[in-house]
Amino acid sequence: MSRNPATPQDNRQRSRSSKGKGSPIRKAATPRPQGVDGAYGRSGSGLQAFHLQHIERLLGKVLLFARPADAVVSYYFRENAKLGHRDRGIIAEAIYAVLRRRVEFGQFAESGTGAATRRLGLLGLAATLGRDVLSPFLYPDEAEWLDRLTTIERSSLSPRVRANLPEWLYDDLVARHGEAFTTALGDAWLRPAPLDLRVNTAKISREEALAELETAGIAAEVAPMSPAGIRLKGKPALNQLPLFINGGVEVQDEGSQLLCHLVAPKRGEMVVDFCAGAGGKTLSLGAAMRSTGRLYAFDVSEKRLANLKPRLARSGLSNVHPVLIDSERDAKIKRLAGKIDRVLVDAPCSGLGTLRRNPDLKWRQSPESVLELTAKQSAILDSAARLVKGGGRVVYATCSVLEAENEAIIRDFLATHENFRLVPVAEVLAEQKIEVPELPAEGGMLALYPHIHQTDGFFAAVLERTR
Ligand SMILES: C[S@@+](CC[C@H](N)C(=O)[O-])C[C@H]1O[C@@H](n2cnc3c(N)ncnc32)[C@H](O)[C@@H]1O
Repeated sequence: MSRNPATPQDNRQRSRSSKGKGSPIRKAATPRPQGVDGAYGRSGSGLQAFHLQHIERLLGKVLLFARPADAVVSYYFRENAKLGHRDRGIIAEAIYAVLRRRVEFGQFAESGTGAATRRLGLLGLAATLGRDVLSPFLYPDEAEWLDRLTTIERSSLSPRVRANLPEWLYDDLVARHGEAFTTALGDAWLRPAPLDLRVNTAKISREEALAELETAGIAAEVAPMSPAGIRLKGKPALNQLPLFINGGVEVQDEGSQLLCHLVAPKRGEMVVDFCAGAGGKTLSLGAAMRSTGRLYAFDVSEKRLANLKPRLARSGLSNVHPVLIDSERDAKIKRLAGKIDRVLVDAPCSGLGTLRRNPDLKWRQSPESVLELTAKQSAILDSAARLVKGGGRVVYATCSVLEAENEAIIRDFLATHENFRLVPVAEVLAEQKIEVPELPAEGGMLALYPHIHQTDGFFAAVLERTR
């Protein structure tokens, strides 16, 4: 078989006759609205042969799934420091397209010739930049293969292939929610997440923040559910923006903001953020407390707590006390037993609610890894529950969509803790005049999904100590 890249002329002629409607491979080279993979169409795409080489090489590393894809990509770009901003964009978008649509692309790549990473890379580029811009870089057999794929109707693929989910996860979701829900969720996970901000209302009102964004030329609107939320229309860089530098806004998904509203801490209270990490939710809780009382930010990761420091400085909060713990059984925790008004357990979890941002997680998690996590989640919730005083509340939350990490943990907890009751989330949200569509009726727990709420997938339950 000939392995000479086609001339642009050859491929221009072939592509004119190829079909593409409804195909997963984008045919058109004309600019398009923001698409499935978050890229914008580029008439002058800037694609060059070296991009393809980097994509092949980087895919070889990312697809080992030994480390999180974002860490592998960042490391690769540090090692290849000559790659410019635009080069990195082209490469990273193609890699992420492959991660998002690995089942679909894996099926397509079974046909075709050459290295699997090249075939996958070409499919990633075809999805992000369009089939036509690839023409100058293709061997004739590759051009034929891609053109054949453009004739495949997406609707002819099996539902699981279309959802691009591993079998165990697809089956789990279908068993609980049915095929239509799972298909819609799978589709939503192929799309980029919007960029949400939380206004630090201790410093500035939402209206003032929106006005500042408008002055800076950043298109934004009020977020649909969260009282302090703003949804940006694109993905502008924020780190040079005075509004951001001065702590007027923080980046926080609207779903994550809602979890903090379930904690609803009051001025002067004693509050613990048990798994504070880099403080996404700590900052939100501290602002809700108007920088009064005491807010302990626990975590087992020194590095994550260190990342909280600059964010704390920007926020202007003075009530936050970061505490490094060695485990959920640390003696520092025992000293606070029975003294705390509110505890947030933002538990370490599979992260399967965040597949819009971290598509590699669907390939890095497994039933076995989830089982390990559930044991940890129960242990942390148990320990956190000892902290609250009578009438105090624990909010258990995850960014997972799996029953095993969510409802099952709460059911087990309530079965073994008779001195706790489940407070319906609808009640807590109504007190704050927050409307969340399609709250699950049974059990009063919160479940957010990207295809319904345009947030990441989140779960939360409010547990109150009765005695
Ligand atoms: C979902 S992340 C927290 C994200 C953070 N709350 C935010 O909003 O940015 C879970 C965190 O739990 C921490 N963690 C893991 N095991 C823990 C334990 N036994 N006790 C406390 N924190 C733990 C992890 O280091 C990680 O930072």
